[in-house]
Amino acid sequence: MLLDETPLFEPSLLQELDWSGNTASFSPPVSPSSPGEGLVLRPLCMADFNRGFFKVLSELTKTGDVTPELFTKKFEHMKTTGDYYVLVVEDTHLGQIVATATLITEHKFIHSCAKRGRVEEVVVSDFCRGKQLGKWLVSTLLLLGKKLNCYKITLECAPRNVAFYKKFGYTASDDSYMQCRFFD
Ligand SMILES: CC(=O)SCCNC(=O)CCNC(=O)[C@H](O)C(C)(C)COP(=O)(O)OP(=O)(O)OC[C@H]1O[C@@H](n2cnc3c(N)ncnc32)[C@H](O)[C@@H]1OP(=O)(O)O
Repeated sequence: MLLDETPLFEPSLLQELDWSGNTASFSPPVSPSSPGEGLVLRPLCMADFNRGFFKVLSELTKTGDVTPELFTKKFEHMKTTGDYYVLVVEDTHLGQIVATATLITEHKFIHSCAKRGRVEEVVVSDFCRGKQLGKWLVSTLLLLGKKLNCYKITLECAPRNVAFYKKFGYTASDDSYMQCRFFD
């Protein structure tokens, strides 16, 4: 099975982000032009299946047993819809994915047929935490959501992560988060 370097979405979208709109501060400094030795932030590509993408995801939740065939099918579906922006940080020295975060755009009739953004699956490999990578990913998704004309971006997180997301201007709402769970 060919797991190639085709990106999930157009990489130029990331290069064109307006970082003057970024509100989070980075210490030590992290920026797209100076992300840290050997680190690259880019769209997910199929070959990341063999670079430990699922290992990183498994630090967040159960990933299940995903074969290359299943992954490819899902990747192609996501690419076709054009609404999935899965970012990865690759440590090019290790040839491994060390962090990931996703923005999904949801289409609405309300708000003049607007789009809403959802941030999902933000996770940094245990050994890379505390190096500003989480902040870099979440800031990038916020700017990307703005660029894609989302009228708002939402996320759900555990209480222990609320302080992390407040750094970017996310506020907790009084709305109840409800779900019907069909399986884990
Ligand atoms: C929508 C969702 O996906 S929610 C799921 C979130 N993911 C998880 O819970 C998976 C396990 N956790 C992780 O992967 C990471 O700890 C993350 C993604 C929460 C943070 O990533 P990191 O790369 O470690 O954080 P980073 O180094 O960018 O830290 C940024 C700042 O937030 C702070 N911070 C990090 N984690 C937390 C937290 N859980 N709560 C409060 N502050 C935090 C850091 O101290 C740092 O502070 P600074 O602004 O003074 O520098």
